[in-house]
Amino acid sequence: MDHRLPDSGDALTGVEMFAGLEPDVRQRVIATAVPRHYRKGQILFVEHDPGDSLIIMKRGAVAVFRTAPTGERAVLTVVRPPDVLGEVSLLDASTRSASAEAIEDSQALSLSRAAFMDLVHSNPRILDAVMRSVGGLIRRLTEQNADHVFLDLPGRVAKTLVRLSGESQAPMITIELNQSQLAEMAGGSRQSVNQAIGSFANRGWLRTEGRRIVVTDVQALKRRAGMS
Ligand SMILES: Nc1ncnc2c1ncn2[C@@H]1O[C@@H]2COP(=O)(O)O[C@H]2[C@H]1O
Repeated sequence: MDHRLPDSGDALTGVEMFAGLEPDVRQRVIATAVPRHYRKGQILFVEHDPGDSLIIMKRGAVAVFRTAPTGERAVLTVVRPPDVLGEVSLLDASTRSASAEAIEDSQALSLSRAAFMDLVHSNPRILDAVMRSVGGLIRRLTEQNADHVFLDLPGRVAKTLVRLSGESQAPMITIELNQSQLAEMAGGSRQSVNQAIGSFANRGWLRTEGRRIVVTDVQALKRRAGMS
């Protein structure tokens, strides 16, 4: 049975992890959390920093990435509201598993580990959502692994663009990402990602506008990524 209450239109609206909480508990979470503002380009934390807080995205976008010894970056995901960030080190009481950088001016609420653990102890129902979130992360990692084995680079670029398009049914979907960020996400060199983008543009599936990509045929990208 789904015990979740409807969202009451507060600062936690849409945040799945807190969806089942009573309004007074939600208010307590909001009062305990610290508002944070991150400028575009600001690093929120780096890999191996102590993982001492859960970050609840309210506005903007944050890229999660790992850095190779050569300095090369691999972007693992881009987190946008109403997603949360930083749950992994909160759960295993360890250090950050990846680094995070604001790629747009962003606002968030930061909930300390101590406050989060208090919340879990007094509202064990929250563990349902925590487990769903961890399950979702494992599922995404499994899919990323399979993509690296089964898809060629243009296929991974197409799949990354489909993922970034979300559920939008609009005929044109604007993605605020430049080609090097896309290369970091698709796991390829900038040059080969540029070639893939060029060939998709020639086929009329997208166009580039400075630092953005406008997807004009998401179905064609889905087919190229083996998703339909
Ligand atoms: N492969 C991944 N895909 C999506 N999100 C990730 C991935 N790895 C780490 N994260 C997120 O990035 C955060 C880095 O800090 P944490 O380890 O505290 O919690 C991590 C997750 O919220």
